[in-house]
Parts: sequence; C-alpha cells; structure tokens
Amino acid sequence: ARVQGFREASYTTSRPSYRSECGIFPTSCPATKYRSHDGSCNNLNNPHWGTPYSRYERLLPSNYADDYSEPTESVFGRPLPNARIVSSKIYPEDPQEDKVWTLNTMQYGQIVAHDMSNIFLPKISCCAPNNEMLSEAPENCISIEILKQDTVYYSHNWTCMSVRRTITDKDMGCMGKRTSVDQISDVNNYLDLSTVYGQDEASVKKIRSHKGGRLKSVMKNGEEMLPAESNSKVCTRVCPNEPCYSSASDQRINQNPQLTLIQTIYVREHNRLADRLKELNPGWSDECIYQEARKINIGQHQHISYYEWLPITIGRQRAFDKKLIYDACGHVDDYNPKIPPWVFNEHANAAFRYFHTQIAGYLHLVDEARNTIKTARLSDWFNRPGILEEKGAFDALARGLNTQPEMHSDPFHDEEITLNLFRTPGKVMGADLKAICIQRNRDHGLASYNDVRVFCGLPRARKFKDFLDVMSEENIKKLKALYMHTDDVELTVGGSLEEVTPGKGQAGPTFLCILERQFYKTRVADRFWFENSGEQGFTLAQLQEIKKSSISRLFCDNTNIKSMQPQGFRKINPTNKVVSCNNLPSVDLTLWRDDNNTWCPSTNNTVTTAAPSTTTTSKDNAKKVPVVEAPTIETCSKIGTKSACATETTRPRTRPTPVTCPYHQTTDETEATSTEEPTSTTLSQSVQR
Ligand code: HEM
Repeated sequence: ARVQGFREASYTTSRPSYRSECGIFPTSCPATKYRSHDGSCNNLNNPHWGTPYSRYERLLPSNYADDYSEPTESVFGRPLPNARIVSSKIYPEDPQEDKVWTLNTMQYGQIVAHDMSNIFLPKISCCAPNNEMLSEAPENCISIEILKQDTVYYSHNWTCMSVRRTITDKDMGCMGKRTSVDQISDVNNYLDLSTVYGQDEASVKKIRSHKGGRLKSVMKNGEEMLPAESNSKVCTRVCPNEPCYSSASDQRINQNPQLTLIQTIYVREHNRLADRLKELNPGWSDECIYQEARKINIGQHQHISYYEWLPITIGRQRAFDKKLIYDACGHVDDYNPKIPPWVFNEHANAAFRYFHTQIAGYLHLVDEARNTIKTARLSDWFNRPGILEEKGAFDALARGLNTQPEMHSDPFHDEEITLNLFRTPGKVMGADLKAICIQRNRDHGLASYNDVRVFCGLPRARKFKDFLDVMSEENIKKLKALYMHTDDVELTVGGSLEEVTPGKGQAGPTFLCILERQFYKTRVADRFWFENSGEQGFTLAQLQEIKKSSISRLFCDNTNIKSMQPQGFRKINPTNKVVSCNNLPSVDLTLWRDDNNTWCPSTNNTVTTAAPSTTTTSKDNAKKVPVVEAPTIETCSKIGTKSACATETTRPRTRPTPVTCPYHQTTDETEATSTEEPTSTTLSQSVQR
C-alpha cells in the first residue's frame, strides 16, 4: 500500500530577477513524494543543494596563476604552452575504433554529463566564498559589449594558431578575487533527466502538454518529434525551414544529432509511459500521470546510467567496490543527507571531458539488417537537428548508434572536434574542443595534474620520468617538449595521457579517482535515488521491474527498430546477437495500477475525455490519432549528398565508409582479442535464456 497524504508537486521557488546569491533558495519545501525540477528540497536540511546557478565544488584548492594575469602562465610564473599547440601535439587524429563498445556508450556519456552540469557563461560567472554571485553588479562587469566580442572570438577563432583564452571570470567581474571564487553551473546537479524535463518549474510548463500527463511533441512524417521553433537563433540553418528544438529543457539539445536523438527518445518514453499509466488508471489527473511517468523515466535512466553505462566507463569491479552499484535486486537505501550533490570542478572540467576521445567523426545510418547505408559527417550537423526529420533517418541513426563502434579511449581525437567543432556551413574549419578544454582548465584554476595525482595516492612527480608509473615514454616526451616543469602540467592534459588499463574502465587512474568520487556523491546525495525505499521510492516489486530496463529496450520501445542486440552499449557479436525487440525484457507497468485511485489524493478523480490529441508517442498510437504533418526539408533531404542547400559534406578521408556490418557472422576477431570485462549478470542472463 502506498503512503497517502502527499500534496502534488506544484510550488514555486524564490528566484529573484536580480540574483545576489549562488543557487536557488526555496521559500519552503512542500510535502511531496516527487522531486522538484530545479533540484531544490531534495535535501531537506539544505534545500538549495544541487540547484542551478550553484558553484562547482572543488576536490582540491584552486590553482590560479595570480589574481590579475591572463591564464597563460602557471602558478609559479612559468609560461604555459599555447592551448591550441598542446592540442595539436597531444591529441592528433589517429582513428582507432573501440573493439567492444558501440558509439552509444560515448553518446550516453554526454547525456549523463549534460544532466549533471553546464558552465554558466553569459553575464554571470563566479561565486564568492560568501555565496555572493559576482555578476550583474555593474561595477564588477567590464561591459556586455566586451563579453559579446569575446563570445564571437571564442566561437569562431579557436582554429587559428594564436589562440586566445576563453571568457574568464576576470572578464565577468571577479577581478581581484580569482583565488577565492568558483565557477557556476546553470543546471541542477542530480541525475534526473533535467535535460528532458527542464531546470525549473517555469520551463517545464512550456514543455508539458498538460493533457494526459504528456510532454509536448508533434507528429512529422509518422514520427513523434520535439516541437520545433521556427525562428530560434540557437541553430545553424542551411535551409530556411530547418527545425530547431526548444531549449527550454537544456540549451545544448541541438548540439549534435545523436544527442538530440536520445533526448527525443526520452521524451517519447515519457509519453509512452504516460499513455500506459492513463490506460491503467483512467481516474488519474494530468499531474499525477505526469509525475509518475517522470518518476519511472528517471528511475530507468538512473538504472541504465549506473548499471549498464557506468561499469563500462569506470570498471565493473570498481563500481561495486566503491559502492556505486550493488549486486542486489532490492532497495539499497544509502542516501546520505550530509553529502552535497555539487559537481566537482575537476570532474566536469577535466576528468569527464576525457571521453571526448570516444567521439566518432562520421555517424552511420544503418538499416534493419545492420548494413550501413549512409554516413553523416558530424561537423555538417552541429546545431542542425533537422537530419532527424529526414525520412527514415531517425531510426537509421538510432541503429547506427548501437552498431557503429565508439572510438578507442586514448589521447587521439577525431579532427571533426579538434579542427571542425561547430564549423558553420561553407567554412572550411571550425573550433578545437581540446584547446577549449585546456583553456577551460586554466580559466577555472583547476589543481595541477601533479597535485591531483598526490590526492589520488600516486607519488608527486619531481621529474618528467616520474610520470612513467602511469604514462608511456612517448607521452612523457611530448609533455617535456611543451612544459617547463612537472607541476605546470594541467589536469586535463596529464590525466588524458595516462594509460588505460584494459577491463578496468575507460580512463587512467587519476581520472578514475575523480570519476568514482563524483558518481558516488551523485548517487548517495539524491534522496529520490531510484533504489531508495520510502514514500518517494518504488515498491520492491516496482523496483524489480525498473531493474529490467535497458538501453536496448529503450531504443526498441521508442523507434521503429524491430530488433536489437540485448546490450546496446556493446557491439553486436556472437554472444550479443541481434534479437527481436519482443524478446528483450521490459518493465511491467501493471504494477502501477491504482485501482482505488489513492496514489494521487489531490487528483480530480473525474475521468476526462480529452479532445483527440495532435501528439502521440508509440507506434501503435500513431495509427490511432490525428497527426499533424509538418513540412519536410525538401531540398536538404539527401543526407551526405550535395543539394540546393546542403552543406559541403565531403573532405578527403582515408577511412572508407563501411558497407556492411554482418552481425550474423560468427567469427569476430576483435571480440576474441578484446579486453572486455565480464558481462552484466542481469543482462547477459536475460539474453541467453
Ligand atoms: C559529439 C559529442 C560531443 C561534443 C560535440 C561535445 C562538445 C562539448 C562542448 C562544445 C563543450 C563545452 C566546452 C567549453 O566551452 O568549455 C563540452 C563540455 C563538456 N563535455 Fe562534451 N561533447 C561531446 C561528447 C561528450 C561526452 C561523450 C562526454 C562524457 C562522457 C562529454 C562531457 C563533457 C563535459 C563533462 C563537459 C563540461 C560540462 C560542464 O559545462 O559542466 N562530452 N562538450
């Protein structure tokens, strides 16, 4: 039986138009069993913990060169090498595909990253020790014009060799206080699908349809898509009518097609859940259905993130040893109200970014037989999500994510992100993500690589050869050619050169040490964590259903894909063969049947017969309800070929486009020699049965 008496989660938080404090401070916390959208009141003793506009936490004290200088010299006054030069020497392109994991492993990582943090750049930049936000106070700002120029410079000029720094807190009004300030993240820190549901109560209002608990969506060519904005400036448009999706959920949603694809899948999943809950509980209100569907969706996301994705990323054994996951089907109840959920600056702005190494420059569009039918060049589609609305492209890209390998975790990076990031149509080059990441490390004054090594139990390197404990001689040589002293090596750079131990995660020891600390707190600091019992949690039987969710089933349920390998993060191989979607475990939602209509006591219990919706989710529903057909991008409809307004799509590549991906073949050398870890018990068992 469910505990009764909660109120529905609708309340306001205090958000002054002129923010003087970092974070959002709720005026009161309502008695509700649902999490808020901005993360407030998750921790009842510290209701502002985890809210947007809060500081990144630091594992180690900041390490700014000095209060006034440009971050082009180290804390010891020695000049630092130009970030773009470091990037080109340390992170050249040398494409090695990963032998075990699919591109979906990389892509899901970005979903997790965006859920947890986002540097807040415009206008406001830093947070003083007294929690004062140094931002809009005029005396602290140089001028908005300068900021604009800097933004332009930052966006377009990273390609040239004379790289300037990124916007720093010095620009933003923290001058003279560099050593004591922290940067700010503008999204809530909990792993709660805030990328889908938005960051506060105000933005979620724009995303919800307010009917049947659903999120807004539209049908286009028989596909459920996010509502597009016709005149949004956040996207690049080659054709005038290219869609651009709402930034009400997360401003980065349009950044690359595969990111948009997974976010769309999560919106479809919400609506699929909402439709089913409504069927089971016709008396539930819109609010009740919305909150329960959201809760299930987040539970599934947390399960997939921690039980499928995280063990690949940081190593299964480590995930168990560090109490990030449990070999248990029941509740875990490890919530610790004393631990704040803040994201570590060293995590978001160094360690977690390491996985940019896994990005592939070309996205495969794959048919149901797992043949690659086309490829799309990544830099043709930055901030151009319209590719997803091309006929058949959504499903083909979705299959591609689960078929194409991610790139191997090593210092090498695809030039699509080190030369062509955010390349605009007609331009031959774009920006350099790795140079940006190095500059970001400097701007944020992150503790040095050597200091973090010591924090993580490695000895301080006095000479470059002391790095030999975790790095190859060749990589040490590269560092020595660029840096004057071991203490000058930035965390971003040093950590990325550490050897990755096969079977023990996808990063070296220093980054793993940071990642494991972050993922521990992200879990135990969340009162609404899906494995917690209590009024806000799932019943034991429901939890066991949630634990059946998987990345593969998520894709099956929300695309037209008919078959999937059971472990979508793992490449197709003889022990992970493509099977009918019907054979994959699914969450039995009948456990959410509320015959007495007691779960949502404040619900208006009248059964409403809503007007036919113009939106729908599942394939079945798509046939039943009227559909709003949207115009297609006629002239841009041929992916990878030149058309009236297509971008330049080809550059000479040494890599041939693979033609087929024969999953049915039994010999797979890469799998035989791979260094993969033991498979997840739950998943592999369910598959083999
Ligand atoms: C095609 C894929 C990706 C692209 C194009 C991309 C691009 C970017 C860009 C442009 C930034 C902001 C850089 C700055 O201004 O400092 C960023 C930040 C970041 N990226 Fe990625 N990224 C991708 C995938 C990933 C993946 C796979 C991960 C991790 C698994 C990741 C983790 C992060 C993190 C943690 C940040 C900083 C977040 C924050 O602001 O707190 N990214 N990325």
